[in-house]
Amino acid sequence: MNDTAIIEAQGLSRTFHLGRRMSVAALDDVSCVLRAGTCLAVVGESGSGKSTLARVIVGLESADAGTVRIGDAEVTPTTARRQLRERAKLVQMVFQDPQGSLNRSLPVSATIDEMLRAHRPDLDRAGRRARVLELFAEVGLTERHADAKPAALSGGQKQRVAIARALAAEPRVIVLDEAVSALDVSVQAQVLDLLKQLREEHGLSYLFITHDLSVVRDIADDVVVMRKGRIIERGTVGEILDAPQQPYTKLLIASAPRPGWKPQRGLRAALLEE
Ligand SMILES: Nc1ncnc2c1ncn2[C@@H]1O[C@H](COP(=O)(O)OP(=O)(O)OP(=O)(O)O)[C@@H](O)[C@H]1O
Repeated sequence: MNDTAIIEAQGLSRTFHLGRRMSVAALDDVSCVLRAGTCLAVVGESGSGKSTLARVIVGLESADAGTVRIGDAEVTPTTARRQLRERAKLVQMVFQDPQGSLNRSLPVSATIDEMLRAHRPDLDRAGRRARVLELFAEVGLTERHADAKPAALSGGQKQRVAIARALAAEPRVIVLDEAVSALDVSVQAQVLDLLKQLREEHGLSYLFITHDLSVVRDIADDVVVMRKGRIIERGTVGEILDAPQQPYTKLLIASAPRPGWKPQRGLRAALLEE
């Protein structure tokens, strides 16, 4: 772990206009830093702007104002193939639903093969097959899984394929957008363990987007808390989870599911509407 920034977002703003009178400030002057080799969790309720931040950072969405740097490069939205390929080597994204990158009529290995075709022109067909199997082994899957169609795999296994696909580009950063949110708690823990192991082995950095604070302690080093497009609190994972300053952060922590947890509906609604 070190203090060099691998991602630096400065003053990002993004407003969506929904007709003539309605607009939503999804990002309002947001700045944050992901330190190389660490995991920065971005937490907040649904609609607080987390995904928009992730999308702007990887260049899938444009900002109205502000800048993003990944490594030495400034990120701007692009559709140019060469630039997209270069960016893919810097940053990959894993989404909540792995289905999006899988073709239901092809073995799941096809999605990795496609990545390798783009990023490893040095490999021939046999070389790509060997690399596919290596990547499957890295995420705890076997040749049998590689040759299966998506429908034959569980949610956790499909998410492992999505992680292997991201690794195939050999990126420096992976943005995980609610990547474990749809998984059962025990599967969630296994995928988090895998992510931690891969981070060590590959020197990766993670931007970890989640509405669920119960998973944050396990993986994050730093946390930013978003509310209505703004960062309202930031700190180390210990500072945020053990000594939160803002009522909203306290509420998010109180609402995180854990054994014996009871939802505090009245309080929650009151604070969120504030
Ligand atoms: N393409 C879009 N067009 C219009 N409004 C959008 C668009 N994308 C996001 N928004 C709005 O911007 C706000 C922030 O959305 P965003 O998806 O970034 O939040 P989030 O915290 O990731 O929530 P969720 O987890 O539900 O996706 C929301 O009010 C959302 O409706």
